[in-house]
Order: sequence, then C-alpha cells, then structure tokens
Amino acid sequence: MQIEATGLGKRFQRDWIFRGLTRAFRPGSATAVLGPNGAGKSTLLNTIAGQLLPTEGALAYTLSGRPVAVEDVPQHLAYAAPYLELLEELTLLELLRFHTQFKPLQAGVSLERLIDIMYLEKGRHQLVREFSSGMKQRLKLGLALYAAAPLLLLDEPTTNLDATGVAWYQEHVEATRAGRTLLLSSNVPAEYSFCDEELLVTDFQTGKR
Ligand SMILES: Nc1ncnc2c1ncn2[C@@H]1O[C@H](COP(=O)(O)OP(=O)(O)OP(=O)(O)O)[C@@H](O)[C@H]1O
Repeated sequence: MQIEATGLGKRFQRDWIFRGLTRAFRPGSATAVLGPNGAGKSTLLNTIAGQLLPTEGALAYTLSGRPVAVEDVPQHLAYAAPYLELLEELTLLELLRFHTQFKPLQAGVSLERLIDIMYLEKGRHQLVREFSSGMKQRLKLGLALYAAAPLLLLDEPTTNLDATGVAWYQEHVEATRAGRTLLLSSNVPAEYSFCDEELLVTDFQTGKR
C-alpha cells in the first residue's frame, strides 16, 4: 500500500504531538518510527492506521494504483501493539478461528502451520489468558506478520520477548515483509535494524505550538 502524508499534524487538546509531516511510505519499504517515550510514535501509527483522525493535513492511501478510503484501511491492515488486546477468554485455536474470519492468513499458511511457526503447539487448547507474556507477544506478532494485509504496523514488536523470541521475530519479519508497507515504532535497535528508512517523530515537533 502506498501512503502519502501531507502536512500531517495531530493535537490532543492544546498539545501538538507532531506537525508538518510530509512523507511517502512505499510498498516494500520498512520505516522505523523513532523517538523517546511520549514523543508520539504510537499516535503516528494510530493516525496512519486510520484509528485517529489527523488534526490537520491529509493521508492518501493507494493499493495497486487505486485509491483506498480511510474507512477501508483496516481491512488492508495488520497491526500488533502492546495496547491492542487479544481475546483472552478463548483458547488459542478458538482465537485463531475467530480472528482469521475477518483477517485471513497469507495464502498457504494454515492455522496449524501458524501454530507451529509461533511455537505454540502446547497451547492449542489452552486459554490465551493463561499464556505467558512472551507467548502472547508471539501470538500477536504471528497474527500480524502472517496476515494477508499489505500494510503492516508493529508497535514495540519485541516487548516481552527473550533473546530467542527476538531472533524469532527477526526471522519472521524478514520472511513476511516483502512487498508490504511496514512501519515499526521502536526504541530498540534490534527491532528495527533491518529497516531501510527512519522517521524521527521529534523532527516534527519544533515550533509545533
Ligand atoms: N488519547 C489521548 N489523549 C490525550 N493525550 C494523548 C492520547 N494518546 C496519547 N496522548 C499523549 O500523546 C503523547 C504521545 O504519546 P504516544 O503514546 O504516541 O508516544 P510514544 O512515542 O508512542 O511513547 P512510548 O515510547 O512511551 O510508547 C503523550 O504525551 C501522551 O500522553
């Protein structure tokens, strides 16, 4: 998905979080959205996801040369973030069946294959609520990385992952990012070192008031 941000700005009450952001995000690119805690990285991802309205400026989305209305962006989007909750009252298999009804997996990836990829075989019939935080994070990432969605947003993707989990993430983000538009919010170089572009949110904060 091609995304063109023009003069994009977001304000909460009287505080501008970012302002004057003009940038194109191309299919096949991976952009690291960087900045200190509270800089506005998640706010920017949520705005690009169409979940927050920009206060000023515009976002234009194009898929295979056709414009996509902002209200249709969610169907083309896979998003993993600490603040997006899993349905923890379901077992893993129930959750995967439910989730993939509205967010299908990539061609050739079955539910069983995804369970293997996520190393969650033993949790197949377990309530997600009982998963460790690392298991939940592998589940969130597996659902996003292997979704059939051209726009991939990852917010702090290695949250709760140990060193093995971080290596797992690096392997699978590489395996799934070709041709997609990826934006990744991070403070951890191991999460974003593969990205070909960087966007420092604080570059869009001078003179914003
Ligand atoms: N819904 C909201 N209403 C008011 N202020 C908000 C809202 N959401 C976020 N903010 C504020 O916007 C600023 C940016 O927050 P945001 O979560 O985007 O930062 P971040 O760079 O992702 O931070 P972190 O690295 O800590 O996750 C913060 O000051 C936060 O308090």
